[in-house]
Amino acid sequence: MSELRFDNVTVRYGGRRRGLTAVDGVDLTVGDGTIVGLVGESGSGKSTLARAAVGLTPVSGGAVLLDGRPVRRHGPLQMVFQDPHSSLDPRMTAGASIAEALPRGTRDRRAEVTRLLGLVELDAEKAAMLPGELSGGQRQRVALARALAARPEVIIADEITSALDVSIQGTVLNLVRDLQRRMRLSMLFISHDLAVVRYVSDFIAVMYSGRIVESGPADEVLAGPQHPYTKELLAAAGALALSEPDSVADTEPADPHHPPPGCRFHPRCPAGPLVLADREICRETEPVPDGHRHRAACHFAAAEAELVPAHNAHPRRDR
Ligand SMILES: Nc1ncnc2c1ncn2[C@@H]1O[C@H](COP(=O)(O)OP(=O)(O)OP(=O)(O)O)[C@@H](O)[C@H]1O
Repeated sequence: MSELRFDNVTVRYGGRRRGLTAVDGVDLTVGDGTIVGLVGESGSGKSTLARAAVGLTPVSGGAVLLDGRPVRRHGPLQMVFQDPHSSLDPRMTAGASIAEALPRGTRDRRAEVTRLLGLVELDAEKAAMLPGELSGGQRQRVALARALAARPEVIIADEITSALDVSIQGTVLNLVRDLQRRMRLSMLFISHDLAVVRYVSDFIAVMYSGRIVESGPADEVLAGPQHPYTKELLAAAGALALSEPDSVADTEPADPHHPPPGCRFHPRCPAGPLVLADREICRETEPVPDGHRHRAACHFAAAEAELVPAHNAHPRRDR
């Protein structure tokens, strides 16, 4: 079973002077036939990390490794995007798009396309249709089938339900979960919405301002978030509602050109200016992730964990 590993990955855009660091020293492992959910608000660096994994964006530091080796463009690692237009040619039928991604030497390509359509719960007739003739949910299913055609072991799914109606999101998420289990895929599942991430993930990583600020087994992160940013995301996510983007609080995300000193989250930390007066360390020293399986980059992670309001401790949905 393949394993995708981000090893201290840094991605910078632009020159040294004017540039910004979109991803800053990220360590993350996706493997073991599990779903790792990566959550964080817009601009936190999630897409940059995904694009770096498949070689669409060069890494400036560290490495992305698939089974210990640099990632090749095609084959065992596949990516599905928010906008199926990025993966589907509008002039190609669904069937042709899927067939194009089949490994060379595949026999009976037509039957294989039908099988793949079946896997994503679309009937064989859809093969003859153009992306524009399909609904958003159907297009995203075709994009998934196309990714599966290459027989991947790891899939990166970047905001694949974000453009869909809330009513459709659930069915696509169920499909993702189902496919991942049946095919023993490992998946990096990216969304700005913790309600969506929580629905499918075995493991959750929370990204803020280019860094993973909290990570751990989904149950543990959801029931006992240790980073105040994770708590904000949880509060915004609501119960099981698959919500529209809820921007977190009303404060601005960290300016990626000038991240604040110390903890990048400190200007927004709900511990607030009063408490922060005693928390000089937050303004001066960047916290490093602490913990074994469940870790958080907060100087007060242990104290924060005690402050979990009871209503945040949702059990996950049974699978
Ligand atoms: N090609 C680029 N050139 C310069 N800056 C970029 C580029 N792509 C992204 N950025 C910047 O890098 C930071 C991280 O962006 P990224 O798209 O990775 O975040 P994200 O969490 O995926 O957000 P979104 O969901 O909005 O895409 C942002 O500040 C963004 O403006």
